[in-house]
Amino acid sequence: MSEGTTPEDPMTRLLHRLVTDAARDRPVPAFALLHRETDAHLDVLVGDVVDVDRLADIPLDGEEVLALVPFRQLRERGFTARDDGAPLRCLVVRERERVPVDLAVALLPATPPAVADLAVDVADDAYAEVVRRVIDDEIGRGEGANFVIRREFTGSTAATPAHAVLAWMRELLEHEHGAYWTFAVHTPGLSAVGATPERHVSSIGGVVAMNPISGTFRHAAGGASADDLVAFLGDVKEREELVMVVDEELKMMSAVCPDGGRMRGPFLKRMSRLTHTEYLLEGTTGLDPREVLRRTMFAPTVTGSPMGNACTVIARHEPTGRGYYAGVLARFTPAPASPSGYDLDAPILIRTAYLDDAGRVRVPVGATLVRHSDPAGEVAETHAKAAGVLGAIGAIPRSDASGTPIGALAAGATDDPRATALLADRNRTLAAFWSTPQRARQPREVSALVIDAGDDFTTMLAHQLRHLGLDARVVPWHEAPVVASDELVVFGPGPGDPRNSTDPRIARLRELVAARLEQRRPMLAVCLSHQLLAHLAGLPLEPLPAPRQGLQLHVDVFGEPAAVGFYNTFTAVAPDRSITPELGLEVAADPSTGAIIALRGASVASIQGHLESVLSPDGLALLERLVEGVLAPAPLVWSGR
Ligand SMILES: C=C(O[C@@H]1C=C(C(=O)O)C=C[C@H]1O)C(=O)O
Ligand SMILES: NC(=O)CC[C@H](N)C(=O)O
Repeated sequence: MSEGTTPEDPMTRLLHRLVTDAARDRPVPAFALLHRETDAHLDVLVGDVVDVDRLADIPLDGEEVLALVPFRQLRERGFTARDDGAPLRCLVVRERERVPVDLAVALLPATPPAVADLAVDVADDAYAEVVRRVIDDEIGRGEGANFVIRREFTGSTAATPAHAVLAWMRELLEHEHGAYWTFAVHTPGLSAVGATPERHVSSIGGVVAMNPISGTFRHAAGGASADDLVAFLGDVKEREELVMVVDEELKMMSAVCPDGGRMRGPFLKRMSRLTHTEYLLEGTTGLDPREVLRRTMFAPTVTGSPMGNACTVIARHEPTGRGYYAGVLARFTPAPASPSGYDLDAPILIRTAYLDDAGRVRVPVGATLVRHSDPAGEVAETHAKAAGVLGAIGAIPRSDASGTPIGALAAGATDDPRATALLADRNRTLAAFWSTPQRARQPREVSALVIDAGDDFTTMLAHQLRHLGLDARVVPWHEAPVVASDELVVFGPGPGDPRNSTDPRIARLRELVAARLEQRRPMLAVCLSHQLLAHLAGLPLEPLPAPRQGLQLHVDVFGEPAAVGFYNTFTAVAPDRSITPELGLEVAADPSTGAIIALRGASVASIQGHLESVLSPDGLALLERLVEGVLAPAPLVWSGR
């Protein structure tokens, strides 16, 4: 125990009591210790535990609340998750204390209980096999662009949970860097300690922020140099991975912020054994913070994209429920000026060890799998990500025989001019729309119905349509009317094989597209819907030689060159055609492969790429052109040329 404090010290009374009671095996109340990046203090919270069913039930009655939100909670959004029974647990705070970090470190138990019997549920070679399967059977079949599959390190300890998490918290405070939150939580039967790099979402005074982090640079055991960092920053896979999760989180921002989201970055997030790349997204909302959380469950960086289908893919490839992994810790603090009188700060539950009353320890971890993932590389990445917390709980060594910390990044590497130039260069090819304020233009009294086919890119499309002055709303495919009165119907993208008409979603979407064509009223079809339109127009559909999931291409759209983001595995093809066999639509195709980029006719347009994506710098202008084309009273674009 520290020399500088006494039990009577008013500044540390609460923490002192927790530490002493835990050490003497006396009953310890439910508590949380939270340290936020850049804060010189740490918060000690003690309170009552209440388990609730739904996010909306989190009791915001004037007290501060810290909620542990399990992964299965995303069933509230209608998505798939194994029901492992992990409760949505709230700590309603009754007592609190702010302790300077150095004082807290001095007070916390100095000898961490070691974890024994380190094992892993999915062995390295089995995980490598999962990586291959996800690339072939999921990305290769159009199920999505990226997926995070978890494995779990396990171990055991003889220490009581309260004492263990206090001691491990000290280790993390002393030895892990760059964490967004370092925390310990202790409740009956469920304790956790971790150092998570990533904010899922915060809503402070109505300003919503998300922090997509993806791209992982593993520092070599003997240390990493600036050259190594530069090589990592030049890696295409790592770069694409980050952009994909930015797209997915912009979908969420567009769903909760009427002004969309603006991105800042990219930045580097340097931790003890690895460095990540990240962006920050910001927008404003009037929503209750519980609703902000509900609409953003959960980050694509720990699930995949499109997010809803990623949850189905996770359930297919993970043997057990996720517990709290990829869920969040959600801290609701009273704030009279904020929506519903509360602010929210919610870091993602990763890089965390869970401990139960039987002394079982679990450290779940995952990696983002994309089309050119290397199985061995992803296995190594899971080890590197788990290493920070495994080192803190004494399950693996933190330093080598000479006492040198394992895997340190050379001082100054992150300021290397080559590294900063590579980072700055990344935005050059991205859409400026998403990094500037997105004020709406003059309203035009044109209503647009956007049909969601299982990919929330529709929220970004709707946001861009509103920006263009249209009155846009999004409905899910199963609620969309066959005859819509709206001036414009936009059929959205979605996962799956467009040829699979036994899938009720795909069959229904095809029906809706056909019905709108029949009415000869303005429509725009995007990606999956574009493929269905192309098929109705008599063109064959086939898998691309290699999936183009999360890729920018320079294409020619009816004579205008454009850089556009693509997220497709399949394509319609039109060898040597300029007009479709049915419907007589004009074709824009890749001249070398015949892969269709876009189609248009009177009141109809479609596009294989995602104009709304951050990967589409020319997206908004092209969207405007296509929309003007289909809304034009006389066939402006297609006059039988
Ligand atoms: C999935 C995890 O981490 C996430 C995945 C990352 C990646 O794949 O590069 C980086 C940071 C986190 O968003 C984990 O730690 O378990
Ligand atoms: N984003 C999409 O709509 C993708 C369409 C289809 N699932 C494909 O992979 O080709």
